[in-house]
Formats: sequence, C-alpha cells, structure tokens
Amino acid sequence: MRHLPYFCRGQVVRGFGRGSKQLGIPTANFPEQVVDNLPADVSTGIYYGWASVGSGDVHKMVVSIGWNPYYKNTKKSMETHIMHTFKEDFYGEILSVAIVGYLRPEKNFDSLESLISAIHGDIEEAKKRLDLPEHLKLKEDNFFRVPKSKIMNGH
Ligand SMILES: Cc1cc2nc3c(=O)[nH]c(=O)nc-3n(C[C@H](O)[C@H](O)[C@H](O)COP(=O)(O)O)c2cc1C
Ligand SMILES: Nc1ncnc2c1ncn2[C@@H]1O[C@H](COP(=O)(O)OP(=O)(O)O)[C@@H](O)[C@H]1O
Ligand SMILES: [Mg+2]
Repeated sequence: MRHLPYFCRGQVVRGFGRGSKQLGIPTANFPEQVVDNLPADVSTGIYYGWASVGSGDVHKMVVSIGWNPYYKNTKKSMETHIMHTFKEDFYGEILSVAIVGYLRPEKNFDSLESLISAIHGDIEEAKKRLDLPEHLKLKEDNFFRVPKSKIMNGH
C-alpha cells in the first residue's frame, strides 16, 4: 500500500441500484473514470478513512473497492459509506475521500446477513482505528479545505 494515504475526489453517481439502503448501509458510488484512475497498487478490498460531501464536514468512512463477489459485479466499483446521518441524498455532489488504511480483502458470503454483519464489523473497526493520532491528523488535511476556500459567496 505504497499509495496510502490516497486522496481522491469525484461526483457521486448512481450505483447498480441494488439498494444498499435496504441493507441500512448506503454507499456513495464514484464514476468509472475515478475507479479506473486508482493507482495499480491500491488493490481491491475494504479500506477506511475520511470523507466530506461538497464543502461539508469531514466524517469517518469505510470504502469498498472491487467487484463485490457476493453480487458478482462485472465492473469494478468504489463505494463509500460515510458514518454520518445525512438529511437527504447527495447524488451529483462532489465527494472527497482520504483513504488512510486497509481492513481486509473482498469476500463472498453465504448469506446477505453475513455480508451485512461483516460490513458492520468493518465500520466498528474503522471507527476505532481512525481515533489513532496518526489518522486523526489527516482529518485536518488541506485536501478537505480547498473546496471551502473556493466558495466566495460574494465576499
Ligand atoms: C465496508 C464495506 C465492505 C464491503 N464488503 C464487501 C464484501 O466483502 N463482499 C461483497 O461482495 N461486497 C462488499 N461490499 C459491497 C456491498 O455488497 C455493496 O455496497 C452492495 O453491493 C450495494 O451496492 P449498490 O451501491 O450498487 O447498491 C462492502 C461494502 C462496504 C461499504
Ligand atoms: N451515510 C451515507 N453514506 C453514503 N451515502 C449516503 C449516506 N446517506 C445517504 N446517502 C445517499 O445514498 C446514496 C447511495 O445509496 P445506495 O443504496 O448505495 O444506492 P446506489 O446503488 O445508487 O449507490 C448515495 O449516493 C447518497 O446520495
Ligand atoms: Mg451505492
């Protein structure tokens, strides 16, 4: 993982519509170009880090990169679940993410319930690890400040 932390930004697009919301775990999907531009050594798997929507606050996140073996996708995807309750959907907005650590490879599961509980496990582990000082400092990275400073609002 030579490339971590890895910073990237992109527009939130519609996913495969399988409704991860039905699992209680919505994931904001990046467009194909963002996924195709990932460095070769950012392998598929489950990662954690920080994310912000537009010029909003920076929150903890988990991100899944790969082919979702449980669903046997044919196209590689990069999907971010943000540990925050948003008032509404944010399709079309710019999502900024800083991937700071790796959790595990993508896996297949015998049931939807076991996929869901694995993801909940990832979320808990990510929350813990992101409280480490080495990770907390990335929350304050200038990467997350740039979009804010560009918004002039007439002043
Ligand atoms: C933290 C996290 C871990 C995940 N792990 C796996 C996994 O191990 N195997 C898998 O097939 N899908 C995994 N997924 C992806 C889900 O299957 C995916 O979110 C679901 O297919 C819904 O996608 P949608 O955005 O197209 O609705 C993971 C997603 C997240 C957020
Ligand atoms: N905490 C959150 N993390 C990620 N996306 C969220 C969150 N809350 C609301 N959303 C919205 O839910 C959408 C993703 O839901 P999902 O069921 O995965 O649909 P899709 O298949 O279109 O990606 C995101 O694009 C975003 O607009
Ligand atoms: Mg999604």
